Amino acid sequence: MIETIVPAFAELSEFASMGAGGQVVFATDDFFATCENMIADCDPIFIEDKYTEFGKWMDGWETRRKRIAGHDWCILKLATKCVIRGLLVDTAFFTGNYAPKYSIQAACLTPEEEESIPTRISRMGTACSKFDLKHIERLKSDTWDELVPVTALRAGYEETRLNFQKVLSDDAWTHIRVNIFPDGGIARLRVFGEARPEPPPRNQIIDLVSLLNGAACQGFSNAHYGHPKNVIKPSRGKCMSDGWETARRLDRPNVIEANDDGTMKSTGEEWAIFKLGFPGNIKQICVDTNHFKGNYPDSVKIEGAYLGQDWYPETDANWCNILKPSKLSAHNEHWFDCDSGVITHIRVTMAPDGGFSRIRALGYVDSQII
Ligand SMILES: NC(=O)NC(NC(N)=O)C(=O)[O-]
Repeated sequence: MIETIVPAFAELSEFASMGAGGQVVFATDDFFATCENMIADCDPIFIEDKYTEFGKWMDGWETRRKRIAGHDWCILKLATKCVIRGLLVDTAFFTGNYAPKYSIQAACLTPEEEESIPTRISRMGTACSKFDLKHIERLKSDTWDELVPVTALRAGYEETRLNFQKVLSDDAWTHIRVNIFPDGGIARLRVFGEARPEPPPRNQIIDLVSLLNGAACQGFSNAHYGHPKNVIKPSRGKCMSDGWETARRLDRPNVIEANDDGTMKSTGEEWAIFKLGFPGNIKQICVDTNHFKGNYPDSVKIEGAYLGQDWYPETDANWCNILKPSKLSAHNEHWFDCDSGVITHIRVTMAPDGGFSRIRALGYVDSQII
């Protein structure tokens, strides 16, 4: 049996999926299945008897068997400018129709270059129109930098579907071009890396813990059902698995008792650490338990620290209180005022366990750096 080892870069933030803010700009062909499927947030599925007027319904991007010159390709806009550390090309369920080879090119487009690209509407069953191609050809995406050379893919069987690819470039990109040779299907494409957004204007309130502003999850105690890197995505949580959810703690007491302030007497807690996009002063925090109804945490506590570098388990951080343990409720947004002082990291601790879908940390970027 072939075993796929999940590389360390897959823990990093992800920038191609729709929930992160990724978009399909163009695709040469969408005949069997639209390119937008390739950046859907959920894992791909297969429905045995599902057919469309074009052929077998597939949960991915699938072009027709090519009978004209060339190869198929698409352009994706990434959620924000970022350094790409690695990719996952998931061919799940594409067995007799997977793209046999692929390559990736990348570019960092100026706002003017981006504006010249027409907006794409999802359209299964079409090949590119001449109008689209003329606009897109002006980008000269065929000459963009090569991030991944032409590389063989494995078929979408359970043991072979996950095709991971490390990327070595330290440059930051806004767009990628995905080439498939010559045609076929890909279920999902994930792009892992580190955001490199432009600093915001001075005195503008921004979400310092947003993925789009460069924040990242750098550690956690438990991510059994959902990874804490989900809670900094820009869109509202789509479902429970799109948030951070821990396992139930096994050391919870047999009978639950309450403290005087209404919080639960608890023997344990779970935590996650986030690096802010920029050093800054947080003025308001929102913890959103959207979709967490029978499993929201009893309370949340938030601390901050100025580290000036990434957090690692051996980092000796001086955590200061920003938000004292505060009760949460089911399926609800909870807003708290605070004044963190200038910090680079927050530690979010929920007691005793559970999950929530999003966190926002509104504040100002430290004026020293802009
Ligand atoms: N059975 C298939 O999947 N056939 C074709 N693909 C779809 N989606 O129908 C093909 O030729 O690649």
